[in-house]
Amino acid sequence: MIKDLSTGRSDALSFEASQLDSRLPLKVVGPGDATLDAPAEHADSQEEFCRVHLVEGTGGELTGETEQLLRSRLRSASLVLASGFATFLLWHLSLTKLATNLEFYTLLSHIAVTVALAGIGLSLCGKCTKSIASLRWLELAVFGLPIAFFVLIQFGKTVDMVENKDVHPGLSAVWLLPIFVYALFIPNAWQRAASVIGAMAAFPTIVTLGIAISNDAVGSILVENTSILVETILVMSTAAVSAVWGVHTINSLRTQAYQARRLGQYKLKRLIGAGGMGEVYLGEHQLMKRPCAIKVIRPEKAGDPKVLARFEREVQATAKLSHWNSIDIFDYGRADDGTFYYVMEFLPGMNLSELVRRYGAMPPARVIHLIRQACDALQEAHEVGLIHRDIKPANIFAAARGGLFDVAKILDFGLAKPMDDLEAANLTQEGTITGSPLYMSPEQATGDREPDARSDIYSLGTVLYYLVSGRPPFENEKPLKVLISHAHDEPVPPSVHRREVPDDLETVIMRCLRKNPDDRYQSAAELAAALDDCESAGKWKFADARSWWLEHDVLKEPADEPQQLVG
Ligand SMILES: Nc1ncnc2c1ncn2[C@@H]1O[C@H](COP(=O)(O)OP(=O)(O)OP(=O)(O)O)[C@@H](O)[C@H]1O
Repeated sequence: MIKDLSTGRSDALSFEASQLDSRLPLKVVGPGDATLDAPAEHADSQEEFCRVHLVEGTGGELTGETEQLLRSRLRSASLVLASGFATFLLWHLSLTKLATNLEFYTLLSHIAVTVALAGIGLSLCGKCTKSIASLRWLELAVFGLPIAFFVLIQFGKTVDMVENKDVHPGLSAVWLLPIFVYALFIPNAWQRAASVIGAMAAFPTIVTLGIAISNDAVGSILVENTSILVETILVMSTAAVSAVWGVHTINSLRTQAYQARRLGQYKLKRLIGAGGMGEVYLGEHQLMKRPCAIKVIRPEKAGDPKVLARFEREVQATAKLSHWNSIDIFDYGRADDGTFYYVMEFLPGMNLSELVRRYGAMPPARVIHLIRQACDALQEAHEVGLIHRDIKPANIFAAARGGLFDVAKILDFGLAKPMDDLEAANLTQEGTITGSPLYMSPEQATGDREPDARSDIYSLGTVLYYLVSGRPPFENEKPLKVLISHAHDEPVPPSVHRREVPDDLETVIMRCLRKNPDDRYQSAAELAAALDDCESAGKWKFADARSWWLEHDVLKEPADEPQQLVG
């Protein structure tokens, strides 16, 4: 029994109807299945990317990416400090009279530090790679040189003070500069930052005390003005604590972003698309550097056991198949935060729904070329006891594989069930429908009998119809009406929509679309043989496919540029 629940009159069955008029695949959901959204044209924005929380528990170590980050940050820090020093140098030049040796040496040191910082910054160019040890030495130089210079300045000021019988000049604000530049620019664990920043913060006090101990005049001035020392200690401690807190905050954010781009051994590069159940990312195995597609269950759905059950079924069903025209599954896993994912071969190319939407109906020879391959993959699935139950244009991919183009790959065995499970399956309860109405067999639509391999043959017939004519056999704004048409109406022959459809191919399609499964081809192999007998068979060769793809220049190749960590 089917109820029209698109009007909200029952919760047993609901439809995603928003895209029906545009001939996109529709989805039906029921209590035994996941809620299937209409395929979203997902923005491949980083925002969307980072929305997914994937936790592996790595991060923070000095990996190649952290080396890259440290290098670029060190470069920025040294250039920022060099610019600051250069500006002060100009000011220094306009003020200094070079009356004393100390002033002369101070000026020379100022020039030397400025040049050294600029040199280090420029040497850390974008493409060069450096060992972590050498980067840490450069880090010491970038922050050590300014500090050494400030010690010199403080020494000069103290000498001035003694000569002029003045009070101690107090804390110079320049000491704060390396502390905050370090905190903002250098990626670090907070503990390491605390020791480096702590040392930097202690310097003014240590230097002042050192001079006071070695020089009685300074010592006695300090004894009379202890508030100067207390003030220095307070200001520098406050600055150090704030800077370390900042490092900790920045580090946590960076780690989160880092983890959001990793899943087990895989690096997530970009979002390819999203379906009802999950998102598919282009990824790469960290060690093998092999591109792959990673399907991740949507975090908001991860808690629903039915969705997980379907996800797991999809992996297990697909992993049983070894045919060249079925998608290869490499891995299946669960991250620490409960995110489920499976890893499959990455397919450069386009699914058939996208192909027709973009380029219109296909020439019959190409249709036969693609669906003939899909038949082979389905035959294997049927032989191991699996029926797909969601054959539709979006689930057949025209891929570039092994140097060939238009290699058909069947995806998304999410609804596949072993044939002998069907009786018991929750999915076959009254009022429950799974699949996409536009491509659904009459027996799936009505639930009158259990779908078998011939149900996939019907759906493959609807895909053939869509490919040759650019539209599915039945269209209506109401999914329920589409289902009723599948159950009861005779489809209009595709040649009515597109005259170029040859008679023999049309006959094959119309036989796939018979209401009674006994009247259809009885197996995918039988359908393949019927397609082979069509006059257009064999006329679209891999060479034609190659020319088509090269001419249209739309192959989605994996981006091989390394993704940086945040910042
Ligand atoms: N192995 C793959 N390589 C390249 N693209 C892929 C791969 N697998 C899926 N895609 C693409 O990723 C997008 C999302 O795929 P997904 O299977 O989640 O969606 P769907 O089939 O539209 O949804 P549903 O799971 O609800 O049927 C689609 O555009 C699909 O063509």
